[in-house]
Amino acid sequence: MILGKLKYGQLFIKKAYLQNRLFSLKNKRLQTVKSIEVKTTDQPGDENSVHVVTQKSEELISDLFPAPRIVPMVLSTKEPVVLSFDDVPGPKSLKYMSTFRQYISEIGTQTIASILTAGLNIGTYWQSKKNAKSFSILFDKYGPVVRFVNPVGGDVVLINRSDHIQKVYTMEGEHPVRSALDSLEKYRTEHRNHAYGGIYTVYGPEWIRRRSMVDIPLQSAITQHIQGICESSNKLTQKLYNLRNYQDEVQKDLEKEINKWAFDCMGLIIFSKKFAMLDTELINSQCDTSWLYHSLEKASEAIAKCESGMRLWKLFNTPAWYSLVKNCDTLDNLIGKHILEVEQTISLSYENDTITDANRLIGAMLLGEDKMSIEDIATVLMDMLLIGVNTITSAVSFLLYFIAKHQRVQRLLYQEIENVTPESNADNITNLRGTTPYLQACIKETLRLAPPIPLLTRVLPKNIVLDKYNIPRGTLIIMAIQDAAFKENNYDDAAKFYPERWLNIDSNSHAVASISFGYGARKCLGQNIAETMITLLTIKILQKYKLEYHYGDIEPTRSFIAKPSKPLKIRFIDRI
Ligand code: HEM
Repeated sequence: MILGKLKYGQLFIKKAYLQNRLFSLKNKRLQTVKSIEVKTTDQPGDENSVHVVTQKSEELISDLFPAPRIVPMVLSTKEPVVLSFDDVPGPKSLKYMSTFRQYISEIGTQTIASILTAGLNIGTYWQSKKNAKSFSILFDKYGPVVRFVNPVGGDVVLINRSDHIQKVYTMEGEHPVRSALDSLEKYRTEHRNHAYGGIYTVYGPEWIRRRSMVDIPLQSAITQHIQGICESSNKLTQKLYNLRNYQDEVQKDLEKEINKWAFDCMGLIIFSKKFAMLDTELINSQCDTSWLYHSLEKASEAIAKCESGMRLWKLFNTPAWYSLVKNCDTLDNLIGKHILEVEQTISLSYENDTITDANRLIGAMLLGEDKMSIEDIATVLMDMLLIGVNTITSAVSFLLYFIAKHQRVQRLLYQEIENVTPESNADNITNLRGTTPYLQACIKETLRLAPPIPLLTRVLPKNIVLDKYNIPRGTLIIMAIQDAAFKENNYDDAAKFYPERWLNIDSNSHAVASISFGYGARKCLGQNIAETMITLLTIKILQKYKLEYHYGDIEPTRSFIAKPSKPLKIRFIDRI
């Protein structure tokens, strides 16, 4: 009878056990033993060795193994150990709270959801004013995979290792799902009665339809408007000259001026319109452009407030919620007005047989095979404005800060761009980026250390094993890319601003390491636009000024879109 496959070490124990048992039985019931053979065919290192015991007496065996028992399965060292989801470490207090799960429906799901989930789980660590480093406390305490128990819904798992992030992205499926901006979603579905959100928030086949409709026209819009972006960049460069104080610092509103420049450029790309918000005299005016700019600014602030800390707006109308509704309404209406104008221009040009490319992006959505309604187009464009203007402002702010702080980098960068004339590269913007590799590396390094969107998310479409823990499908994974940037496991000299790390490395490892625009099917649609705009502005500013920074370190805030934690008191010193 074959008892089982045993390893060499265990075989000795088994043999010894049998011999011992036989010896004691000799004294007791030896008369019943007719014979027993112990055959072994095993050799050290022979994994397939079989230990055979031949019995001549049924009676003896029943005494040797008095009660039926389960022989534990012996795992080969090659078989991976997978720990259960319950073993994933995380804040204990939240685990205890999950025992109240069963009572929650009776108390009021909304109340508990907001207070426990947002207030305690996320809010404690995710206050918008705190800087990004506060998040790393969790990883320092619990390791690279941290679980937040959500007493009323799906749990949230936080990760910060590059290989884990890559694993999540490679199994994201055909229709990846990210955690939407709840407040904007609520505004659209409940307040505006829209069936779908913009590209950032929509899911499933509708997401593919919208994304494929705008992808190509969006990429060509940047080439179409390169001269206009150069003009806006010149305008900002000149304006900095006038805004400086006696120390050559733009003390107060540098970030705001960058924001206006980003808004003007996005106006060109999205609406083919010269918004000219950088012209100071327009700031307090009542024109549509000014309204659009201010409602975008206020809507961004309101969304950031609603998305962080206690989500009380889910229970009642908070001031942040009122502000979100008011400003998004204005945005929606003004964007709708622009779309109507484009529609009229297009139909007029059809009538007169003078078809122009008045606005290729909006035109593609209005005239494409699968036409979109004006309301749907407005949501798509609103997402682009909200994400595009704010992320680019954040990226430029940190790039200027890092360049001002690292004079060695600035010297090398200046050598590279000193004689570059972006206008002459207007028709071939890829060429301009190709001839400025060090600048591109500086942009990547800035986005690594201060990613404008510091947390990427995916809802798992199937089970996954991370760090030996089994994470079930449906779990929301938060990929803390800002935190990942500071881990030595992910990058050498991780905390150092070192653009050289991006030079001469192969493009495959590049793609995953440089994750600030996301990865995979739902990767950022505006990467090309953002990198081109940032390239043009940086060339213009550095050709005119030497930058310096003489104050304390600036860190990114932890909000939906990161901002500098302090005013950007950068010195813009004339190059003579
Ligand atoms: C430095 C600037 C920017 C950064 C760092 C950035 C970053 C990102 C990130 C991280 C995502 C999510 C990717 C993911 O989940 O895997 C994203 C998505 C998106 N971004 Fe950007 N972005 C920037 C500029 C822009 C601009 C200028 C536009 C508009 C033209 C834009 C439009 C979008 C859209 C529409 C999505 C959603 C894509 C989808 O879900 O299919 N972004 N961006």
